Amino acid sequence: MALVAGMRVGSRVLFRPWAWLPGAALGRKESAARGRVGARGFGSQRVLVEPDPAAGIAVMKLKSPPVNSLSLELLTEFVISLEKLENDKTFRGIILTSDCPGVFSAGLDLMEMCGKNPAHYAEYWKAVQELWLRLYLSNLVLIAAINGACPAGGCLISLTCDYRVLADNPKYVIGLNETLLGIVAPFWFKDTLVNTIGHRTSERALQLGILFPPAEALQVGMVDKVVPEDQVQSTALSVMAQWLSIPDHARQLTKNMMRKATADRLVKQRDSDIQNFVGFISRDSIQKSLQVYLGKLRQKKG
Ligand SMILES: CCCCCCCCCC/C=C\CC(=O)SCCNC(=O)CCNC(=O)[C@H](O)C(C)(C)COP(=O)(O)OP(=O)(O)OC[C@H]1O[C@@H](n2cnc3c(N)ncnc32)[C@H](O)[C@@H]1OP(=O)(O)O
Repeated sequence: MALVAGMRVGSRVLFRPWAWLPGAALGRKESAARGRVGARGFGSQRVLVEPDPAAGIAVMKLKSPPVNSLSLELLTEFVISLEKLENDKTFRGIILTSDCPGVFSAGLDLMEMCGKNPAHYAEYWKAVQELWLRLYLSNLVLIAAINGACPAGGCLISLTCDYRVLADNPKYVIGLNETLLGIVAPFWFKDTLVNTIGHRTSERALQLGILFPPAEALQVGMVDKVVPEDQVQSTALSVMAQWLSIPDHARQLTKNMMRKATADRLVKQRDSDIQNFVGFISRDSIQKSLQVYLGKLRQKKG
């Protein structure tokens, strides 16, 4: 059975990774009612969700060891969990964190981008786009509790959140380091960064592929707060309380006003963005660069 299914909304086709799941044929309301999260919690193999319905929040923990690299499976499960929480009116906010010690997320899974065929690259990129669009335009308050290293795609995920708390550990670097791998951050990665830290700082950070340690990340505005490691979760909770003190409708409309134009830029050119990615990643020179980078990562251990 195909993993990817498309749904046409207006002129765009949405990636619906869950479309093959039982119940996918149900209407949105019915499906949401059946899938109500409640207090018991739910999750999947790679995404653990700990709901606190009384507080209206859930803690979502990525748990795809060893480094939460964003495989197609993790992306798919992430979107499903997000949709469940979005569809359940009980929830107003999510704290996004990692269950893998020392790593928030190692970013896109290099194995998904190496030695595969164009159809696979296209499917993978569509899933990356879908996760970004859903996170970036989420109506929920998203707080990233960054309890580990946060390079590239991991950084992108944190940048879609409304607020970032980073644990104060020199190993927990954060940034879009794509150029160090010999690849190029796509325009929507760049836009997300520019919207967070401004144009000039982004220009330097992106060209040099800078991975900022906590104090510098705070200084450039890549994160909003740096706290001792054992206070990341409690800080995220108190920041969440502050954000939830704002009436949802006013906050959501404001968030949408701030972000929609950036998201629309990708929505309008999803297909060409996929083609660009497939063409770029399929180049021999790029494949070679990625293999060299993977080799270095593996050598680091030995
Ligand atoms: C013209 C323009 C057109 C546009 C074209 C678009 C082009 C593509 C854009 C792509 C965009 C985004 C890029 C990414 O997100 S790429 C991923 C970048 N990630 C990184 O650079 C991070 C790499 N990892 C690390 O630095 C470290 O692993 C860590 C996260 C700091 C953790 O360190 P650690 O010591 O705890 O763990 P380590 O021993 O290094 O790793 C354990 C095993 O995991 C493997 N691994 C690590 N990262 C990845 C990854 N991203 N994907 C897959 N596998 C990964 C590592 O190799 C180890 O494996 P093994 O145990 O040796 O087998």
